[in-house]
Formats: sequence, C-alpha cells, structure tokens
Amino acid sequence: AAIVAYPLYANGYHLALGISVLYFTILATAWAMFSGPTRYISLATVAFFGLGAYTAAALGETMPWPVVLLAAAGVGALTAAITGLSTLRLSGIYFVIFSFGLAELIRQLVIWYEVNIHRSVGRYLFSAVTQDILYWQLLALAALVFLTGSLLGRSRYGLALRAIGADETAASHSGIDATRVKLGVFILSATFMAVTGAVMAPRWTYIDPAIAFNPTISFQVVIMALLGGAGSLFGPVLGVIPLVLLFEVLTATLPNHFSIVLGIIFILIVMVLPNGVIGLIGTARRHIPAGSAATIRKVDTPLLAAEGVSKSFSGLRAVNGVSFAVTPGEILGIIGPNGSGKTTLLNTLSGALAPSSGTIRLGDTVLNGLRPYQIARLGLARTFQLVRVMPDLTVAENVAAARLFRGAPASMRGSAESAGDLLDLVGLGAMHEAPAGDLTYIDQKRLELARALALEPRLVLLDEWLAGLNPSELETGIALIATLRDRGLTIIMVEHVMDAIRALCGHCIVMNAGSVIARGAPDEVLADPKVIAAYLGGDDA
Ligand SMILES: Nc1ncnc2c1ncn2[C@@H]1O[C@H](COP(=O)(O)OP(=O)(O)OP(=O)(O)O)[C@@H](O)[C@H]1O
Repeated sequence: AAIVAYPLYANGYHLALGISVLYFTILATAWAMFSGPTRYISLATVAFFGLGAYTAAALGETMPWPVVLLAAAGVGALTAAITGLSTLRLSGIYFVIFSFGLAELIRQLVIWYEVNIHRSVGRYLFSAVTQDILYWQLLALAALVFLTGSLLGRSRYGLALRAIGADETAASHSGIDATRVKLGVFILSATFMAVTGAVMAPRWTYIDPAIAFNPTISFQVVIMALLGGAGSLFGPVLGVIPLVLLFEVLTATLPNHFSIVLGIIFILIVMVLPNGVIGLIGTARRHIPAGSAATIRKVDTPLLAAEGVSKSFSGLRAVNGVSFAVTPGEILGIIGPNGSGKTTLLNTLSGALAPSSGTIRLGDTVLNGLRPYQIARLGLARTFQLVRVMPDLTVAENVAAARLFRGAPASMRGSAESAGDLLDLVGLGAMHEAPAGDLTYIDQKRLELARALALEPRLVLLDEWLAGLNPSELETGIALIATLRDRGLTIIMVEHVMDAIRALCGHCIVMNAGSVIARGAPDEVLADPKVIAAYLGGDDA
C-alpha cells in the first residue's frame, strides 16, 4: 500500500527517484529474464528502450495511449525477433559485441530517418501524463514483469533456459530447441524494455537519439542486475535500489567521472559478488517443472539403419561409407582403434554433425537434416565421450530438463517420482538436490545416462560410457546396461572395454580409418586377423 500510495505523500524529487527505481527495476528484471539463465550478456537494452520511447514520441500525440503502448510493444518484439533470429546462435563475447552494435545500429538508423525523412532530429512530446500517472504506469508494468518472470520460471521454459545456459549442446541433445526458447524469451524481454521506453517518453518532453539511445542505460542495467543477482527473479531489484541512489549522488557530485566510477563498480561487483546480493542470501529454492513420466517403451519395429554414411572434415574422411542396422532390443557395439571415426559416426546419428553423404533412418523417419533436439524428441538419446552435465542445475533438474518437451506434462509429483526412479536406477538415488557439477566423474556419467533415459528413448547411444570405471564399478555398469536391454531398450555403444563388448553385445562393427573392416559376434570379430592388425597398427597397440 505504501508503494502504491507513494506519489500521494512523496515530494517531487523523491517521486522522480521512485520513477527511476521503477523503470530500472523493469529493465533489469526484463534483462535478467533472458540473460540471467542463458548467460548471454546483452548490451542491447537501450536499443529496445529507445525504440519504445521513439514510438511514443512519433505516435503519442495522435493516438490513444493504450494503442501507443501496444505499438511500442510490437516494434520491440518485431525488432527482437528479426535480430534474435539471426544472432542468437552467437554466444559469449560475440553476442556481447553484437548486442552493443545493435544498439548503435538502431540509433544510427533512427538518426538517418529523422534527418532524411522527418527532417528534424528531435521530437517534442506534449502529453497530459503527470509524474504520478507515470509512476503508477511503471508500477503496473513492474508488477507485470514480475508476474511474467515468475510464471516463466515455473514453466518448462524456465528450466529449459537454465539448461541452455549450463550446457547448450547437452540441452539440445535432451530435446530442447535452444534457438526457439532463447528467441521467445529474448522477444519477451525486449517487449518489456520497449514498453518501458514508451511509458518513460513523456517524462522528457523533448526526445532525441542521444537521450533515448544513451548506451549508459544498457551498462547500468547490467550492473544493477549483476549486483542484485541475475539468477533469480527478485535479485535485480536488490541491485537497482542502491545503485539508483548511488548514481544520483555521483551525477550530482562527480558528473565528469561518472563513467569511470561506473566501470570500477562493475569490476568490483564481478570480483566480489559474482552471484549478486541474492547469492549471499542463499540459493533461491529451485523449482522442478513438470515433465512427462519416464518409462522405457518396448518397440517392435526395426529401429536404426545407416546406409553409406560418410563424414569428411576438409579433406579428411573421418567416416567412410558406413552401413549397419540395429534391431530393437539389441546392443550393437562399435569398436576400433583411436581416431577410427566412432565418435564422428555417433555424432552423425545424433544430429551433432550432418553426414556428408548417406542416409540414416530411425524407424521410418529419415534423420538427415534434422537438428539434435528434433532427433532427441524422436527418441534417440545419447551420452558424450567427455561427460556433459549441466553443472549448475541439480541432479534432479538435469533429468527434468530432458523431459521438458517430451509428451504431455504430468503433475509435478508424478514427474518428481519418475526422476527419482531413474536416479535410483543409475545409483544416484540419494543425490537429487546436489548440484550436478559437484558429482564425481563417475556419478556425472550415471547422471548423463539418467538424463538420456528421461527422454523415454527408443535408442541410446553410449560413447565410452564405461571408460574410467574401476573393476567393481565396471561390473555394476555392465549389469545396468544389461538391465536396460532386458527392458527393451536398444543401445549402440562405442567402447574400448572389450569385456563389456563381449558381455553385452550381440553384434559389433569394427571401424578402422573411417571404414567398417569387420562385423559379427564379438568373439568372431576380435579373432579376425584384419581387426588384430588394425589394433596393432593403431594407437591402442
Ligand atoms: N570436428 C572435427 N574436425 C576435424 N577433424 C575431426 C573432427 N572430429 C573428428 N575429427 C577427426 O576425425 C577422425 C575420427 O575421429 P573420432 O573422434 O570420430 O574417432 P574415434 O574412433 O571416436 O576415436 P577415439 O576412440 O579416440 O574417441 C580423427 O582423425 C579426428 O581427428
């Protein structure tokens, strides 16, 4: 009530401060909605904010205010969709540079438009909006951004975003369409920024590109979100309040050194408070969204067939015309010396690499040209030779991430129980709430398997899943794979542990220099002189 009634008892200066707190709260929360979980550090905030302000300046005097706000939302969303589609494949520093460049590009385009079409660089916006009304509009928008952030965090998209931030490759192979999820939330976040710009526009009366597209706004928003903690919904607001007050003091006392102080504050925050103030208070309770129940289905139709699959890397033919088929319930072994193309072959099956030629079919579906998340959703799961878990997510969340986009959502309880069943199955029953990054190497491998199984796969690709296990762990691991086969799961395993190949595989193929040199029962192929020669000539000798 005190916050809502604030304009009634605050003086003009305090109301202006309240407005600054509110608009930075919206911008920082909207920024953290996308950049917090994905860790794509965007400096494009002011691009959307400025577009919103300009939309209001252009339409504000001729159209009803709700229509102006809707138009600003539309312009922000459309710009985010166009730029996001082309650039959200970038990550790390490339994305940061792009986002900074985007703000400058849009500023230059607006200047060009104003000079050449509108024939005047600035615009006046005379509106009946008083400071009180502006404050209440921002308050309503802040409530909406928190509500949206809360719903997003609870939805499967919230966990999907965090999975993408933790390991985008693993997320894609768990059935998450990373590009679409990132784009959707980028657009949502940009829409809030644009509407904030429109709501703020009447405050200035006169708007020109230097005001509306002031790059300092983007940096301030990043600093505020990081100080508070970009990883949680209410983190950014904890950074906004002290920094708005500090910037107020700095602008009054050190107007010429403002940028230097801003830079120093930024460095201090990153060094001293990498997880923000909220990180000091404690990790916010995380939510495991609903997924579909994970049970392993028995399938009777022929499963995977590769015909003449090749993959070349700039002249090197890593996989050369490989053909094989896997029948349901079978474990196919792929063996061969180091560098013979086994992992590359698995990568073509799972969509991580597009084959240069040949056809791969899962059931009746041709997999060529499909993206990893599409193949994962068809029921082809995988583990990685170099283990890939999503380290900041808990063990249970890692498993839940793989169920987000499989089938109809189940109730929260049903979902959690099935995650528990899977974790029990792989021997991680007691570790649900542990961060995956804290697990031992072996336990991370188990978690990868549980995550693969959470996709309800028809086929699982295991890339040296048994490597590095001690003899008793190996025995347990072999028994676990046998259990999965007995439940009807089909498995392709690349393995150097020959005892496991003998114990588990009905058939195997032997690769050397990209080609299949032998195929058949393990004992037969391992006695084949060609195979012995390949191993003796290879790095394993
Ligand atoms: N992305 C890539 N770019 C260029 N060459 C690659 C790439 N990936 C693999 N190769 C090359 O392709 C060949 C096959 O590699 P691959 O990793 O598939 O072999 P492997 O049989 O899985 O080996 P290992 O048993 O050591 O894992 C190697 O010569 C490797 O250097």
